[in-house]
Parts: sequence; structure tokens; C-alpha cells
Amino acid sequence: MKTEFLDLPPVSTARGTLRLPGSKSISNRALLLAALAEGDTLLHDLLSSDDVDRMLDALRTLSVDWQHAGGDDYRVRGTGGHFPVRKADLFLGNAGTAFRPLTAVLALMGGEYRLHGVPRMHERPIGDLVDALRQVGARIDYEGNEGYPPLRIHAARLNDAAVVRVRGDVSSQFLTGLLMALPLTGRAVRIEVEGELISKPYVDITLALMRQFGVAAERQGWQAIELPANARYVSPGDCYVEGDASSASYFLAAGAIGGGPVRVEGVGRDSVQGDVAFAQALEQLGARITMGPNWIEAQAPESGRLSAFDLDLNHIPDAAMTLAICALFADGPSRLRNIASWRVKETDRISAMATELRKLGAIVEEGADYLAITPPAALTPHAAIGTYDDHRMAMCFSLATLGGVPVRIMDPGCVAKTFPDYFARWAEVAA
Ligand SMILES: O=C(O)C1=C[C@@H](OP(=O)(O)O)[C@@H](O)[C@H](O)C1
Ligand SMILES: C=C(OP(=O)(O)O)C(=O)O
Repeated sequence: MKTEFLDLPPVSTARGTLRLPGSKSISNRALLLAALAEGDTLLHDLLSSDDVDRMLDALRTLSVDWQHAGGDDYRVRGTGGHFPVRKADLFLGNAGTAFRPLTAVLALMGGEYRLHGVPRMHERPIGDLVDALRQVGARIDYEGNEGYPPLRIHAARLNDAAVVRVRGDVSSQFLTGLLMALPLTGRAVRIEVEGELISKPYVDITLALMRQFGVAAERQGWQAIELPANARYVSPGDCYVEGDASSASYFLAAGAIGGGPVRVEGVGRDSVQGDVAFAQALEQLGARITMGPNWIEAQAPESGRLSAFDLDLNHIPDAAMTLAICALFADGPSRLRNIASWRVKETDRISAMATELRKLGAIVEEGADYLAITPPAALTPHAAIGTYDDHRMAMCFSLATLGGVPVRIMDPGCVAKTFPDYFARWAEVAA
């Protein structure tokens, strides 16, 4: 049965060291590329969570042979680009990193597939990806609303289009899906991005993982990416998953708000994840940050109080939610800008964040693509925070307890999407 709520006690300090769970973005990319590659891959430190389970389940349904190899390691037997099962029904939960790339890959696989998810997944757009795939001859139907899952993918005769255009202003996962899938055609393809690409650093994660699996795509600014002819995914043998930089944000913010130092291990200066830039954002708020190749540490500002901020956060949409909570602890009104994509994620995050911050006493102005947050003199105690089946809402609002108030988190189990033991880890650093 679902636990209905979790009462978090007030805390005044945060201090300690935490080994991060694996990156969701890297785990799901690495699993799919390992499944498409020639040769076996040993994936180390894979994230264990709902989103990754959706990808693992889907691969198993498609008869991709993978095994748990102890600890957080998994061995995947590559298929050389041909999944054995040509007819399948796949439930992908609310995992964007499973749904979008699998749509693109299966559209080129020559089989009949149905892809669906939780009700919210059926409200998250996918039309721009379907439009792009149709340019190479893919046959995809919408089962319900035009532009949204569920999808029915049919076997199709692909054409030899040399250029594919995809919109980039709703989700970067559409471009990511195309990039991962189009090498399967074996032809040179130029992907052109229409509109301003959002969440750019996630595309660099995709390109970095593709490179590890032997496919070097050439990115020309953010307008176009060229895929070479005769590309093949080849297993690197071993593939290491970094710690999750978005999950790191809650603990780094805790250090910045609650004294610190708090150190996270598993991501650092050498990370391929764009969300490590959250540490730079915290620094702009006055926090003291130190970094090694594989760790980041955060401490409160010298003054003890975070500075108010006005930041464009398009490059770190997930970690940006953590900054909305930091705004509660800042020395004046703050603004989070260029975050329109929040509206089509696990919930409408702009609206959800505004509603729940107000319960803590903040004055919040909500725009189409921004939030303006004025912190209260003191946080309102005993707020019951709705989480909207959004893991990040649940994780973010634990930080409010650093204001010395008890907070009730509704449906705390929703953190399982990316961080199942989040609250146990939280209790280790917050006192
Ligand atoms: O490609 C990825 O791994 C992701 C891309 C981002 O989505 P958008 O590109 O839709 O902003 C991010 O919010 C999501 O959690 C993970
Ligand atoms: C937006 C998110 O997930 P998804 O990969 O489902 O898009 C997220 O984890 O914040």
C-alpha cells in the first residue's frame, strides 16, 4: 500500500558525505546503447529506480539478454542493432529517457510495437519526435490524442532522406532519441534542429555515450549534427555510470542552506552531466563550493545567508527546481527564468512549485516560463506539501525543514522514479 505521507522534523544543520546513486540519464542511455551494440557490455553502478526498471523491463520484453551481475552492475548482451522481438506492448511508466529513445529506435526496427505509460505520460508531448521519424519513412500512429502517447509503431520501408529536421524547443529528448536511433540506418544523416534547442547539456550526454559505443557524431553548434555513414555501435566492454548530478543538487543545497560542509561523491569536475552546473549556480548565491574530479562539496556563504538571484536556468531544468527552494532562504526576491519545459514534465512544475511554496509563506508570481519568489520572514510550520507524483517535488521540499519547521511530504514514495532511498539518505545529513 502507498504510504500517504512522511512527517519530516525541523532541522538546523546539514553536514556529511554521501555516495550518489547512478545517473538516470546515463543509465538509460547506456542500457539502450549496450542493447544495440555488437558485443557484451558490463555496466557498472547502474541506477536502481523505477525509470531504469522501465527500460530494463522493455529490453527484456524485446528479448534483449541482460543479467544482474551483482551490486549495481549489469551485463547486457548486445544485439548488433536488431532486437529479436518484432511485436511487443511496452509499458514505460513516466520515464522520458525510456519513452523517447525507444520510440525512435523501435520506429526503425521493422516491427509492430505499442508504447504507453502512466496517465501523465499520455499528457507529455511527443509529436515533434514522431514528425521527425516520419521524415525517414517511419509509420507511427497516435492511439489517443494527436501528438501524445500511446503510440503504435508499424513496420515500415525507410527512405534514404539525408536530412532530418526536429524541433528542439519542447524537449531535448526528441533530438537525443533521433541521435541514438539513426545510426541504425547505416547511412549518413544530417539532423537539423528547428527552434532554440532547450536543455542542451543533455544532448552532450547523448553524444558522449554514443562516442563510448563507437559512433562519433559531429555537432555543428546547436543547429545541426552530422551522423557518419556505416556507423555501428560497438561495446566498449565496460561502461561506468556516474553518480546522478540532479540528485546531488538536494544535498549540495542542504550544505549551502544548513551550514555544511556536505560532500557528494560520484560526480565532479570531470562529469559529462550538465547538472553539475548547479554547483556554479549555488556559488552565485554565495555558497562556498569546492570540487574534485569526482566529488563536490558545498558550504553556506561566509555571511550565513544565500543571496537573492535572477538566473536563466534553461541548461539545468531539473536541478533548477532545487534553486526554487533555495529562494526561500535568500536575502530578497529571486527569479528563475527560461523554465517553460517544467510545464510538460512529471507534472506542471511551475504551477506545482508556486502552489506548494505558498504553503510555506512565500509570495510567488508564476509566468509562462518563469517563477518570481519572495521569501517569508519565517517559514510557515506544518505545511502539507503535495508532490503530484513528481519525485523532484518530494525531494526538493525536504530542504524546507532547514528553516526550522516540520514539513509533511505527501506520497513520499514517488521519489522511486530516480532515488528510492532518498529520505533515508536525507536523514543521514540533516540534523
Ligand atoms: O535526456 C535526458 O536525460 C533528460 C533531459 C531533460 O529533459 P528535457 O530535454 O525534456 O528538458 C531532463 O529534464 C530529463 O530529466 C532528463
Ligand atoms: C523530467 C524528468 O524526467 P524524464 O526523464 O521523465 O523527462 C526528471 O527526472 O526530472
